[in-house]
Amino acid sequence: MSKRKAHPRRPLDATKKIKVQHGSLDKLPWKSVARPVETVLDGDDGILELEEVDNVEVVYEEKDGGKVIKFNVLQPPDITAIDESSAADGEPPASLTEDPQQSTTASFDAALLPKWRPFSLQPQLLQVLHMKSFTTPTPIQSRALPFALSNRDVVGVAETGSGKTLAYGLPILHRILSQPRRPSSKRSLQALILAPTRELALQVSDHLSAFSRAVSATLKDEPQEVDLSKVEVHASTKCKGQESKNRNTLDLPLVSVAVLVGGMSAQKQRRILNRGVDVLIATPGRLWDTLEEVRSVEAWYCVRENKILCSLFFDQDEILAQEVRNLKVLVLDEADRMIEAGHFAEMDNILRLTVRQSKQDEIEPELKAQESNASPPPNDNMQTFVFSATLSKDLQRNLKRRSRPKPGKNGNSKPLSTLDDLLLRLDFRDPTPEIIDLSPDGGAVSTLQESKVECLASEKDAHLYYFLLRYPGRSLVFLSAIDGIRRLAPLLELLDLHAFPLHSQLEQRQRLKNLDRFKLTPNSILLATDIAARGLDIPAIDHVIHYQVPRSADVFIHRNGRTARAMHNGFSLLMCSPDERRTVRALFSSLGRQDTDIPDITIELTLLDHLKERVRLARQIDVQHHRAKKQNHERRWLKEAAEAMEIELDSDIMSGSDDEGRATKHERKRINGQTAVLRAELKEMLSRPLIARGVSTRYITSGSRPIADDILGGKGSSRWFMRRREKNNIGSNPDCIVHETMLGLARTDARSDLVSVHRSRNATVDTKQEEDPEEWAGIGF
Ligand SMILES: Nc1ncnc2c1ncn2[C@@H]1O[C@H](COP(=O)(O)OP(=O)(O)OP(=O)(O)O)[C@@H](O)[C@H]1O
Repeated sequence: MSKRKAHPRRPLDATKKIKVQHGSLDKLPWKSVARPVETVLDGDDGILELEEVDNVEVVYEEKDGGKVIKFNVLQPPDITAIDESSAADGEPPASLTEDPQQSTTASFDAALLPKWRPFSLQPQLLQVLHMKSFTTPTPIQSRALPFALSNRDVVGVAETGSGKTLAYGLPILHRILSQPRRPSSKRSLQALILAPTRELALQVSDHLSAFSRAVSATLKDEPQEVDLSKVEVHASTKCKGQESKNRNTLDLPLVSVAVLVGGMSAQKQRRILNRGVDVLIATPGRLWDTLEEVRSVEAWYCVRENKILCSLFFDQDEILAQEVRNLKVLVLDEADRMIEAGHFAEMDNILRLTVRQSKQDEIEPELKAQESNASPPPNDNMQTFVFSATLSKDLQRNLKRRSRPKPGKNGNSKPLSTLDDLLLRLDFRDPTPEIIDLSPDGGAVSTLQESKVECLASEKDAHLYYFLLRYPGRSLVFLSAIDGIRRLAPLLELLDLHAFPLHSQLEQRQRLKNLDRFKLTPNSILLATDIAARGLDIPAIDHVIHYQVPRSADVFIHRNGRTARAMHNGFSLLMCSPDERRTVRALFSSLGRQDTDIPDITIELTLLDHLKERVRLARQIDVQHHRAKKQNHERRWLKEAAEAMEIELDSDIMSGSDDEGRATKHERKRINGQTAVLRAELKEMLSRPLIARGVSTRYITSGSRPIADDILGGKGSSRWFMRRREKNNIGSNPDCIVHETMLGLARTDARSDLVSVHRSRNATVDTKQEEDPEEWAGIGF
C-alpha cells in the first residue's frame, strides 16, 4: 500500500480522509484536550487529563462467538496514526518506516565540542549538547561513557546533581541512533529505566525526551531553532493547540521515549506502549501493575468470551513481557531508594524477566525444574546500568564480586540487606561490571555550604520564618511527616510567604502543579516530605532546610542534593532541637564527620523576638480557623448522615432557631469575630518594618541630611552605620543592597552569616560576625 510507504517528507493531502478500522478503544487516535474553564473541570478535581476523538463510527460485526464491536475512524492520512490493518499485514505505517540512512546523514563539526570528541557520539547528540551549551562532560559522564559505549555494565556512584542521567542516557540514545532501523510495524522496547518515584521518572523522561526530540529536529530539512526548555514531552500534559503545533516539527522523534507512572491515565500509557517505544521510564509499581493487569483482562475474557479473544489477549501480554526479556539496556536509577519506597516485590518480579536461567539457578536453585520450560529466555546481550548518589562501599564490593556471602563453618553467613539481596539478583552479563565511585568524602558536594541552627522544637517555626525572611530565595523545606506540612503550609501563607506542599497524599496532578508553581514563583517555598529528596532537578534552589533531622545519612545527602547542582552554589540548614542532638551526632558520625564541624547561622535575636510574636498570632488564627471548619464540617456531616438515613432533622438544629442552634450560631459568629480581630492584628504587625538592634525609628527631621533616606538607601555616615556597613560588607561594595524587610541589615547571602562552633578551626567562617554586638553604638536618640 503506497500510503504506508509514503516518505514522511512527502506532502500529504490533508483534505482526503481515509477510513481505518480499529478493534479496541485504546487504538483510536485520541487527542489530549485542554479543559475549558466553563466546565469547572480545570481545578484540582483529581482528573488528570481529557481526551477526545472525532469521526468515529461504531459498528457491530456478527461473529461465531457473538457480536464484536469495531470502530471505523475517518481520518486524514496522518503520519502519526498507526494503522492497525497495515500493522497486521506486517508492513509498517509510513511514520515508522525510518530511513536507515537518516541517522548517518546528519553531520556536526565535532571540533566545536572538543571535550566530547573522544566518545565518538552520534553527530545529532553532539549537536544537541552544543545547543544546550553542555560543552564539557561532567566527571561521572567522562568516566562512565567509555565503558557504557563499549557495551560494558556500569555501576556509577556520584554526587547529587552531577549529571548521572546523561551518563546512562547518552549511551542509550547513541545505541538506538546507531542502529539502522529495520522496518517493523512497531518499535520494540530497547531500554527500560526504573526510577523510585513518579516525579523522578517524569523528570528523567523530560530530560531524555527533550534530547530525542531535539535530535529529530536536527534532521529536518530546514534548520530550526529548538527551545529545549519548551519542548513538551508528555503527550498527557500537552494541550490541543500545542500538540498540533508540534506535530509537524517535533513529533515522530527518532527515539521514542515514554513514561509509565502511577497517578496518570493507565489507559493512555498502555496505548502509548502498544504503539511501541524505544525507551521506557517507569516506576516499578506501575510497570508491574501494567504487566499484571493484562493478565487479569486475559483471565476475564477466558470466562466471558470465546477462545479467539482469549488468545489475542495472551499475545498482548506476551509482547510486553517478552519486550522486557529482550531489553538491550536495563537501568536502575537511585536503586537504593527503590527499596525504601517499598518496591522490592515489584522490582524482583520485573528483574526476574531479565534474569537468565543460570543466574536464576544461583538465586533460587529450588525453582530450577519449574522454570526450565518457561517463556523464551532473556536477552544474552543486555547491558545493565546502576546509578545512585549513595551506594555503600560494602555494596559496591559485593556487586564487584558478584557473589553472595559464603556460609561460615557453622553454616551461618552474614544476612544480606534487602538492597544487597536485590542488587545481587541483577544478572549483569558483564563478568566484571565497571564500578565508578566518585562520591565525595563525607557526602558533601564541594559547592554546598552546610549550616545548622539549634533551637527548641517549639521555636522551629519562628527560626524557619526568620531564615526565610532574612535570606529570600527559592527554599525547599523537608519535613518528616505529612501532618507537619499540613500545619506549616497555612501558617506560612498567613505570614505572607508563598509555600507549596508536596507529599504522597496529594493527587498526582496537584503534586505536579505545586512543583511547577514552586519552579515559577520567585522566593517561593516547597514544603516536602522525602518524596522530593531524590533525583529532583529543580533549577536554582537556593536553600535546602531540614526542618526535622533526616532519618539517615543517605537521606541527608539526597535532600542536600536538591541544591548545589551542576557545580552551582547551594546552601543547607539543619534545624536541630535538643532531643534530636543524638540523632545528628550519629548521622554525622556515619558520614565520618562531626556535627561540630558544621557552622551555625547567626541570628539577630531582637528580630527573632518580633517574628515569634507574628508566628504566635498566625498560629492562633489557624487554630480559630480550624475550630470554625470543624463546626461546619460537623453540621454538614450531620445533615448528610440524616439524608443518607432518610431521617428528617429537627429544623431547629439546622436553622439554629432553638437555644442550642442559637448557641451554635452565636459561637460561630464569636469565632469568626475573634479571627477577624486576630487577622487585622497580624496584618498590622506584618506591615510594620522589622528593625535590627541598634537602629531607632526616631530621627531628627531638621538638618541638612535625610538620615532615614540614607539608611533605606544603604548610605550613611554615622558611627553605627559605618560599623554596620563594614560588618555587612556594605562599605566596600557599592552594589550592596539593604535588606527590604529587615531594616539595618544588608541583604546578604546566608553563607556570609555563619559562625563556627570551633571558631579557630573553621576557616570558612566570617570572623567579622564574632564582633560583640553590644559594641554597636546605634544611631537612636
Ligand atoms: N555535561 C553537562 N554540562 C552541563 N550541565 C549538565 C551536563 N550534564 C547534565 N547537566 C545538567 O546538570 C543537572 C543535573 O543533572 P542530573 O539530574 O542528571 O543529576 P544527577 O546526578 O542525576 O542528580 P541526582 O543524584 O540528584 O539525581 C541537570 O540540569 C542537567 O541538565
